[in-house]
Amino acid sequence: MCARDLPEEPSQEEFRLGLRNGIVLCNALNKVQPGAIPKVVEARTDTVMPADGSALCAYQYFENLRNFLVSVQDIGLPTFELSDLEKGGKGVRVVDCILALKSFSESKTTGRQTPCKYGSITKPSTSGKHFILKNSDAFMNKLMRSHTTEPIQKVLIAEQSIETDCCLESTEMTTSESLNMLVRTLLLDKKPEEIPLIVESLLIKVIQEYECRAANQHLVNCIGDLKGSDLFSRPEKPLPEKTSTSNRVKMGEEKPNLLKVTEEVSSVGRNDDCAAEQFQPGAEISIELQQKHIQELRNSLSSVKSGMEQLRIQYSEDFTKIGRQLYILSNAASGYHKVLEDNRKLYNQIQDLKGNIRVYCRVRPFLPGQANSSSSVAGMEERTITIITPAKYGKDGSKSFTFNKVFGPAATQEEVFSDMQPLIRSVLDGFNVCIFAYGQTGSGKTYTMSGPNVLSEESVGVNYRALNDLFNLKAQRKGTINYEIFVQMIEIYNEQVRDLLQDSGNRRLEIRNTSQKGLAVPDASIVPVTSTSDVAELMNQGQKNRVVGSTAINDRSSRSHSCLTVHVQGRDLTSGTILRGCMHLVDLAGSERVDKSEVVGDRLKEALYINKSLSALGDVIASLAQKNSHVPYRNSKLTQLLQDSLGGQAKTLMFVHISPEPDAVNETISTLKFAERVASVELGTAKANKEGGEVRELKEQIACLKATLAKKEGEPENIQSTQSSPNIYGINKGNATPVFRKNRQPMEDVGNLEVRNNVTPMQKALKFDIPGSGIHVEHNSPNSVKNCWVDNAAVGDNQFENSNSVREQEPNLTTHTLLPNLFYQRYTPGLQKGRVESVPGQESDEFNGVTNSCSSDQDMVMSASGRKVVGITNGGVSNKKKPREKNENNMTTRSTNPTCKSPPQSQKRLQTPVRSSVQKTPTKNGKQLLSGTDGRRTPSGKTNTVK
Ligand SMILES: Nc1ncnc2c1ncn2[C@@H]1O[C@H](COP(=O)(O)OP(=O)(O)OP(=O)(O)O)[C@@H](O)[C@H]1O
Repeated sequence: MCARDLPEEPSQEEFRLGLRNGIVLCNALNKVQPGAIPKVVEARTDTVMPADGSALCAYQYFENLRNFLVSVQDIGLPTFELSDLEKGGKGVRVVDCILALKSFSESKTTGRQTPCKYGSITKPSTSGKHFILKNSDAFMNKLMRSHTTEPIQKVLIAEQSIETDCCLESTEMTTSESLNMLVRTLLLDKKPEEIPLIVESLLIKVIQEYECRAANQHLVNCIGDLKGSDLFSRPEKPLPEKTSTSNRVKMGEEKPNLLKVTEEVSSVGRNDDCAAEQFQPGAEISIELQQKHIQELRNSLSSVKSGMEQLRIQYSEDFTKIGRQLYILSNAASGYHKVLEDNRKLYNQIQDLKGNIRVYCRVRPFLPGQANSSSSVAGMEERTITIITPAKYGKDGSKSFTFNKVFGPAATQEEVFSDMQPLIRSVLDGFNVCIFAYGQTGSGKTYTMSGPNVLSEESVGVNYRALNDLFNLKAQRKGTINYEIFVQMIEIYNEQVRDLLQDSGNRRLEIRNTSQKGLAVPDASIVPVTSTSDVAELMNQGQKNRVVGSTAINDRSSRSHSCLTVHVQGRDLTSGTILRGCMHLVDLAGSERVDKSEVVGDRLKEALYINKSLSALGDVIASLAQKNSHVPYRNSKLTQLLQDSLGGQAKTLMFVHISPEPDAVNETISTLKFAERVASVELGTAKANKEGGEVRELKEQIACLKATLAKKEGEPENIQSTQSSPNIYGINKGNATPVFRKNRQPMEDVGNLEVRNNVTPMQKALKFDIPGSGIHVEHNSPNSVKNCWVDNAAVGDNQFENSNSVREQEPNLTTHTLLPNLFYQRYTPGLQKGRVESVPGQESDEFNGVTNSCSSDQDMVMSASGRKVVGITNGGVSNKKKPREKNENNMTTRSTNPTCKSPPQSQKRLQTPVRSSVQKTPTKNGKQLLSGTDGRRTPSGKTNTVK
């Protein structure tokens, strides 16, 4: 059959039969590409061909088609398989091929490259690149070309049958057989020397094909895996059947390798439409390996996951455990801190109970410009300081000292103050407090107490802060207690007491330890303060007046001991109780080695005085520490000043200062030794100075009586009233201007109940008549002893002062109550006139002391109305200066033994006018009355009541 034998519109079957012998195709190709198929085997005309063409010679059939396909492939057009022309074959491929041929023909005639729409093989064979065929037809055709017809036919028939076989397994079997046959046929007629070459070329082609397929397969698998991207989540695919083949390959089954490869190649070639599913042993192995790896990875991932999970559980358990432990620890820590705090409180309470002097140690930092050599301080803890010592102090080269608290060089003023705040606050509760700074010159005493030269909010010292605190508390307690605060500021310079609040304060003042409690510098200005700015102003003024000088050690060395005394009086608005507290803030002059400080002249004199007074302080401390009966307070003005704080019932705190310089280590160690000794001194429990309502009532009664008495007096000009006195100190509260008042007594001298109650039997039994007044005073009732001998002395003084007028008015008035000067002060107008105005500049040393003592009670006692009454002076009594009658030792003895306390000097001097008065004015029974004060001043302690 040829082309013209085909009907106009052939059916598919007709078309197939028309093409089956290949003649049409070959001719068409030769037309398009002349000479492409040199020899076309024509059909025999003498033979009647059956309808199905079965009679067609196999040779003709194969020859034409083979030649056609080879040529078409050479041109680069899509091919088809022989089986496609069989019944049931893929005719579409044949059509594609023909259409491609048509396109090729058109492109040739038009000269334009027409894209081939129907085929996959578009590259010209001349490109030199290896064709990746969808099937192995070309290869097979090449093989077939050189074979004898018969075997090839058989092989091809077998191939056809294989291709139609759907079952892979059976395909494998038939393919392997056919390949075996093919190979055998191929090699059958070859000479032995040609066989290796043929086999080699065969193998090369097989390998090439195999590699291509494997790569392809691998790619397809990878893409499939990536597309799935569920390596870890998708259930593992069961290995396809090919795995078994792969396994067989691995296990080296009976088939020879070459044949197996050939078989697989042909198998792959038959299944080109589903390449990803093809059986590829190399790829399979790699896939298998990869799957293994993936599996391993999965396994390790899951083990890591489970490990992580375990770790997470473990971690959360540990975390919870640690949390619990932390909670317990933090509880324990806070408990520990609480215990520490409690311990500290208890320790302080014990100290308070024992009355120990508290000692805080402060280390000064190196100063700017100082060679920052290594410090002599080896270490510091909260309460312990260790000093590197020169060899002589110990083998280990260090010595430790323990105090209530140790502050390092970095401690701020606020930190230092905060620790002593409770102490300061107790002043408002009626306690007497003394804080003093001790240490070598230049070690930072003034810095602690007042601050540096240029003050800032952070650098202000204890003094300013303490007063600020007092004012704050005062404001807080406004609704319950009404406080008044007064300030004195003095210095002891070369054993002279000077008033720092007076610009012309060169006048010598006296310290009057007239009572067990008393620190008395009565002549010093006392100034009311209502705010911290008042205090700052006063302190500035005081600092300006302070004697400072330059030494080799300190540019601005304090050459004196300074003392800021704060008096506080509070009145409980509900109960009427009076609280009196007093606080001394003392900045001592620094001890210095005169050879080191290189002082001469006045500075040397100052240094000697300073050292002498400090050594007296040391003696006092030593005596107190040893609980000696005799304590030498009177050996210096300093110890006199501190007497009540060191030996009384005050709360006392010493700041011991040390310099860090190694060359000051000797002074440092002796300072710390001294401080340790101070810390061992027990003063006894501090007591608050409270005056209850009962006492006040009694006082009011007394005042009433005095008023009655005063009313009856006919000569008001002889009596001075103090009613107008606005406050206990008789000073102008309106401003903070220092008011110099000579005759003042520190309030603790008169205000402390403890002092008053601590009177001797002799004092209690005091009885006397007021000379010339007819008034008999008996001081023997238990109630009447609440005023101490100071009060009595005052009475004595005043009774003498006013004796004439009183006597004349009420000659026979006798009272069994104490008659302190208060009475006269408050209810005898004009009494004050003649007293305070001492001659300016007059040295009224002893006498003033007497006056002060006498007037102290008047100064401090509250009147019934709540107002204070100012003490009266000795009035017209002589202000003559008298030499001291008693030596210092006697005075010291007095101070340590209240029962033997000598009366104030004034009383002795006042005896003269009293006596004369008594002599002049006999009593009714003809006996003269002597002043009851006699009893207090006799060394024997007897009461000299004259009947
Ligand atoms: N804690 C400190 N921080 C900073 N500077 C300090 C400190 N303590 C002292 N200083 C400085 O050291 C110098 C000496 O201090 P200060 O005058 O207070 O010593 P002092 O013990 O009062 O000396 P003196 O006894 O000679 O009067 C001053 O310049 C002071 O400012």
